[in-house]
Amino acid sequence: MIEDRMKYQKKSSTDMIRWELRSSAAENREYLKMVTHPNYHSPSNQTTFSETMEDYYRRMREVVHGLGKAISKTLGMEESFIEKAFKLESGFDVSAMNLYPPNFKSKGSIGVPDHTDPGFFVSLIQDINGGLQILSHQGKWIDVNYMPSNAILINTGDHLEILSNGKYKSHVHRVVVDNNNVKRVSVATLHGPSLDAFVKPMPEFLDDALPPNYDGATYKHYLEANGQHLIDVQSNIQQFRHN
Ligand SMILES: O=C(O)CCC(=O)C(=O)O
Ligand SMILES: [Fe+2]
Repeated sequence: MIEDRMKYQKKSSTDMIRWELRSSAAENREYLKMVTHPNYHSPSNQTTFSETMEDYYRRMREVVHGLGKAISKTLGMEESFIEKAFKLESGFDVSAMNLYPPNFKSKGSIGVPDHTDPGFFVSLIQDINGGLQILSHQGKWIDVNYMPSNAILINTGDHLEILSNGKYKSHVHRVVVDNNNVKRVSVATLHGPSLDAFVKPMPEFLDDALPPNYDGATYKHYLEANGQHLIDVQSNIQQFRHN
């Protein structure tokens, strides 16, 4: 029932659960965002949902630690490099459950406009293929339209870009609803550093020819720049990037 969801509509800056309905030419989706780590928050009236999803988010924490090790190695660093830099043990995770209307019910062709996401990485699952697009190095939109049904898509976030001084890039992506005849559901979880972790380009990625390309900030400060709330988990990378 929509009334059950509407009670989580925008209220205060301390909200750990947030529901919104966006229906305009610029954005067509309904979403529920909730903080899932270090403390798990879920709608109190949905028992089955909570158990299944809590299990999913718990298992995803194993992926967070595993990718922390693996990506540290790809950067030529020791295994615990990212774990320590982001204080992953108390990493701030926010999950967005998105519901996109079929094209004939939307107000335009855009589900979510182009953006990057803050944090270490985003994990994404979906019920049907169709809609997610990633911007390539050449500036072309690539359809993510061949994901097996049990796959999890990993998209790198702003803070891996900042930490590695741009070696890793935070990928620009968007959702289009053009070709969808049926609604689409996705769960995008933004796995972030700890709110008090101060993230800056690490000295290992700097030299005389390569000065820091980003200003450092705590994750909390980064998320709240431009007056946003933590639960909105909006990218503010333009404000922290030097060029
Ligand atoms: O639904 C999708 O495929 C992506 C959603 C997304 O980019 C987001 O919630 O940040
Ligand atoms: Fe996103």
